[in-house]
Amino acid sequence: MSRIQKFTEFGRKILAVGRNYSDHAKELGNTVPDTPLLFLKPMSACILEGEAIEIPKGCIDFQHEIELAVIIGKKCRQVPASEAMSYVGGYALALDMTARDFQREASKKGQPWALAKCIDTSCPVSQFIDPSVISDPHNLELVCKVNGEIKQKGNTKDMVFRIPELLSYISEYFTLEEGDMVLTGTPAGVGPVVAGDVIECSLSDIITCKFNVKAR
Ligand SMILES: O=C([O-])CC(=O)C(=O)O
Ligand SMILES: [Mg+2]
Repeated sequence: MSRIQKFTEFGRKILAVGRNYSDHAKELGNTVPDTPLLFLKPMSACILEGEAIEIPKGCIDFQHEIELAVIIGKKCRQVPASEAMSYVGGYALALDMTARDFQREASKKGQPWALAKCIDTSCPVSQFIDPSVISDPHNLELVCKVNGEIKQKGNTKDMVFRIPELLSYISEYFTLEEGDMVLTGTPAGVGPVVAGDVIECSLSDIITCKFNVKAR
């Protein structure tokens, strides 16, 4: 196995983009931002298949957000959009698990989203996807099912800010390093899960992954 395939073992950070699909921004009553809305998730939030998603203590609205993750292949800083794709080392399918009640409360108080977005098990990821199997990262179908029922069905063509723009914008402020991840936002259909649920995700016919949800 090559080093990059084990990105969760050595990558240092996850940059996540919020409200990057207008249908999702709208479903939560938010506007689409003029510039990418960024937040960080720690790599310690990542789990791989076989590990369970844990509902955090006190959370009563823990929601799935399926997202395409871009894995950085080599270190870059302040890259122009025209060169950004050469720093992509691969992809993964990810879930940006979100304690929506904590997020609402934090937003109301003008506080950060740490407890809503960055907690343990809040970033389940699939196996590494080699970039050679993705001819166009902006035409991939994202499907998220809960207990076999389709909840989210979107396409990466609907991203507001596309991968080159995102990498250029992010790398203006953050050095991106091999193994770091960029979560590119979620399409509409987010919703709550409870203990015992099974979340299944797929990216076109390229990859699937499955996670069980359990109580703390
Ligand atoms: O919590 C949110 O709605 C922001 C976010 O992560 C997304 O749009 O993917
Ligand atoms: Mg998200």
